[in-house]
Amino acid sequence: MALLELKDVSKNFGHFQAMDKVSFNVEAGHIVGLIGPNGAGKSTTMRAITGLMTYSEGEITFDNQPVTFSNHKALDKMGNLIEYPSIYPNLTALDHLKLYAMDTKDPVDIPDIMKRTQIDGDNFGKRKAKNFSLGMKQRLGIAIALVRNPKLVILDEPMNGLDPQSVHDVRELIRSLANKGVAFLISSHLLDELQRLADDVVIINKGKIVKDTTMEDFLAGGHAQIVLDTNNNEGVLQLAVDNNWDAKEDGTKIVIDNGDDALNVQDVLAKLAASNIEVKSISTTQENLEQHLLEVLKDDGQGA
Ligand SMILES: Nc1ncnc2c1ncn2[C@@H]1O[C@H](COP(=O)(O)OP(=O)(O)OP(=O)(O)O)[C@@H](O)[C@H]1O
Repeated sequence: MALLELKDVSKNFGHFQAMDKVSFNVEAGHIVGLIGPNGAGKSTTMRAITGLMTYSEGEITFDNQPVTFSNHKALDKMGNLIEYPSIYPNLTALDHLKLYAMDTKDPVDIPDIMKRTQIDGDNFGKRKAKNFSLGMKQRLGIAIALVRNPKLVILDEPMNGLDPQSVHDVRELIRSLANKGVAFLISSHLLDELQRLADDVVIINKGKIVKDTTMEDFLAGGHAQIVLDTNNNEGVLQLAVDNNWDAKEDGTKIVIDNGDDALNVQDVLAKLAASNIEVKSISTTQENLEQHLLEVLKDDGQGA
C-alpha cells in the first residue's frame, strides 16, 4: 500500500465541483509535483489530504489509516505548509518550533532544522515573527512543516518569496529528506523548479486528474524540438513558412517543433545554408515541463 492514497475523492462547494473523483498515490521517498492552472483544485486537494476540510465522496488513506475531517490521528506524521504559514506574531522562530513539536514523541533535531532552513542566524535569535520578512516567514513555515519528523510533507508553493540561495537550499533539504524516505507532495507554479525536484507529476485541471506519471515519462512524452541560434531569425521564420515548419521565436532563439520526427537536422541545416543564414548553434531537445503541460492542457480541451 502506498503511503498516501486518494481514491475517487470529490469535493463540492455548493453546486461547484472543485474535486471530481481525484485518485492518485504518493509513495514513501517520492517527491510528487501537483500541478495545474489557477483554480484547478490543487489547494483544495491538499486541504482534503491534511484533514483541514471535509470531502463529499471517496477515500483518503495515509499510513494505513483513513484521513477525514474528524480523524486526525493519522496526521501526526504529516507536515504541511498550505497557503500561509501559521505564525504567531509574538513568538520567535525557536518558540514556534518548540510549540509545534510539543506533543510529538519524535521531533526532528530543532537546531539542525533551523540551520538547514536558515532561521538560526543573527536575523532570528530573539526577534519576534511579526518582524520577519516574507521569505523568513516562509522558511519558518517550512521548518514547522518538518519539525514533527513527518513521513509525508505537503507543501503549497514552498518557494514563495524565497531568494535564489534559499530556493537552492530548500531544494537540497527536500531532496536529502526524500533520500531518507520522506515523501513530498508539492504544488508550485515555478515549473522549472518542480522539473528539477519532482520524481512524479500529477496534473489536475478543473478538479480532474489529467495525468499521473513519473516526471521522466511525462517529459519523454513531450514533443522533440530543434533549437536554433542564428544571425537572422526573421529569415529562419520565413524559411519555416516556406517549408511548413512549426517554428516560433523563444527569446533570441528559434524553436522548431519536431513532434512527429518529420524533420531531419541535416536537411534543416542545408536549407539554412542555402538561404545564407549563419547558424551559431543548433540543438535538439524535448519540451520542458511548462511547454508539455500547456500541450497536455490544450489536448485536454479545457485550457490553462
Ligand atoms: N471555500 C470555498 N468556497 C467556494 N469555492 C471554493 C472554496 N475554496 C476553493 N474554491 C474554488 O475551488 C476551485 C479550486 O480552488 P483551489 O484553491 O483548490 O485552486 P488551486 O489549483 O489551488 O489554484 P491556484 O493555483 O490559483 O492556487 C476554485 O474555483 C475556487 O474558487
